[in-house]
Amino acid sequence: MSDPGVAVRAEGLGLRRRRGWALRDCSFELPAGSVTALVGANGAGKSTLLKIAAGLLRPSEGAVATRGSVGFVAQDKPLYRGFTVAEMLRFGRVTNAEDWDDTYARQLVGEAALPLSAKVNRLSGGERARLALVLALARRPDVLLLDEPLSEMDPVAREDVLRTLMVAVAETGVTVVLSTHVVSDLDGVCDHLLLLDRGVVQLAGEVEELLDNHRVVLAGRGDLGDHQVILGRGGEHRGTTLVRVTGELDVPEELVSAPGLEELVIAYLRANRGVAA
Ligand SMILES: Nc1ncnc2c1ncn2[C@@H]1O[C@H](COP(=O)(O)OP(=O)(O)OP(=O)(O)O)[C@@H](O)[C@H]1O
Repeated sequence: MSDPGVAVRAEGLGLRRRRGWALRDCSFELPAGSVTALVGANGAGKSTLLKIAAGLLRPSEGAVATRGSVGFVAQDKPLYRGFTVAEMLRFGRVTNAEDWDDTYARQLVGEAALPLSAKVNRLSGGERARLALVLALARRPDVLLLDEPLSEMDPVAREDVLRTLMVAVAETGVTVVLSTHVVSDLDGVCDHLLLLDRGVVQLAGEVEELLDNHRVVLAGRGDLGDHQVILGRGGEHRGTTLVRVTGELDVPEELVSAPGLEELVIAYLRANRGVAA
């Protein structure tokens, strides 16, 4: 990749499955050191995209380029279940001799309160997820791809893991892409958003810019001019409408507010389902 500021670039990326396209015409750029929330309904193509970026699946068309080394934690967190935590660390060190940061690995295991002598198959789902993340982080990758890393964790563990990731981003400039269904967790954590709908990129960019380009308008869809209505909810008089604005919005100020990240994502996901509840 020629631009040093770009860590991941996809161009026309597509993967055809037997039943159709799992990913289609997918193009985006993620800057180095960014944290991207990859969101979309079940089956939208999130895992497919991450696996292609990790080099585990070959695209049918297009390409994705990543800058530097890539770490990937799959949704099913493959670990050797008969190993202890300590043995997994040793395995990580031996198989990643050059990149392995053992001090960091032990620090992260300590922070996660994972007992070194515990067998992997005796750990809870959330603990296994944390161990998988430790092993990925300790390799000090330049790009870290995480497929639903938080899904099995309790709220405190989720917060701790996100803090660990933020520290890693600040200290090493690692670029993180993580898929999730719980967008509220990522508010204030992710600075980029990638929203997939049935294999297609529907929304991509900087979170701040995307929030800036959208408005929630109270009380119906009266006169929204040429602005793009994403989703209207709750009827003409007491409802709200999410619009993508392309300039000045000709609606009284008191009827307009800025959406939050979760509100924005949920509106798009609902609109994709054709549900205006
Ligand atoms: N091994 C496979 N063989 C055939 N089709 C597959 C395979 N894996 C995924 N698909 C299909 O590809 C599409 C995208 O799946 P993918 O797992 O990437 O979605 P996802 O967004 O990660 O979903 P989820 O949120 O449920 O994890 C789906 O239609 C799915 O049925």
